[in-house]
Amino acid sequence: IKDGWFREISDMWPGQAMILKVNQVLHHEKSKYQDVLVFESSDHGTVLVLDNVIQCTERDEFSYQEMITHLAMNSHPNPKSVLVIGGGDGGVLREVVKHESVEKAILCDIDEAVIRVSKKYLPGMSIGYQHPNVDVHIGDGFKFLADRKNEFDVIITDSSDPEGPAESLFQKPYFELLYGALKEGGVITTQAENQWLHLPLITKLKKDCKEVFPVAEYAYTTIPTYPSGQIGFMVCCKDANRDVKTPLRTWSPEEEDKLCKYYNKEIHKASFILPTFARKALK
Ligand SMILES: NCCCCCc1nc2ccccc2[nH]1
Repeated sequence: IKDGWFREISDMWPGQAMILKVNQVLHHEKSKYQDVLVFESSDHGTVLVLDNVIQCTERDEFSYQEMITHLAMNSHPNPKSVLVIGGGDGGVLREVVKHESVEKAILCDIDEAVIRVSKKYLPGMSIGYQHPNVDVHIGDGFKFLADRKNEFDVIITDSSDPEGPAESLFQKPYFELLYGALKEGGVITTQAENQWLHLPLITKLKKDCKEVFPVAEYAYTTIPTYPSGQIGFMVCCKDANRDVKTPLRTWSPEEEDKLCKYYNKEIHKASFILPTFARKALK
């Protein structure tokens, strides 16, 4: 932070950087895995930064948390058992428990520091931890999945970027573990980066997913404080006949307006519509 501004400079998005005005640094530590920074911004609420990369801001986190969760949950007929890998801020859990069908939601994040600071500084997201059906496991998601077979209806991988602790969550072996941990008809979503910045990575990701899952599609959302203003998701299903691009279950318009600020049944479908340059690369 220099002259009161935070600059998100990274070799993952060369030559560009989001810059946010800092009112006050709330917390800064070196955890076992990464540099953890929390600051109060002038216009985006509280901001969580891991290894100098913005993970979430109070102003626009709902876009990412709602889409990565409901694209999966509403593509499953009756999700009862849900696993979240990463997502230490708790926002995805907050979204998962909006579905009454959920009997058990487990969160597995490698870094206890993220959970600790989210509980202290991000109450609007860490509220997800308060639900009685939620269990928290601190550890490597990769190892956690290795001995779980045929256990989950939905698995959401809310990871940070490929450079850092989440690197293994972008490789094919991880998708094979996800496949094995899912029950029949299970659905996954993963954080799958940005079509303007990471198209080669997404192309490889989709190719790997298609070798493991019969259905694998890329969708994206708009989110001002992620690099280039959007981020995508891989949405995969074990059931070859499932059309993940159309919600299987929908809330009524009134319920949708009450439950979500971004996700709705139209934007579920629209999020899979890609510009030509991306559609060609992801064919
Ligand atoms: N450069 C885009 C980063 C996307 C990060 C998504 C995300 N947000 C998170 C919050 C806490 C822990 C893991 C997280 N993963």
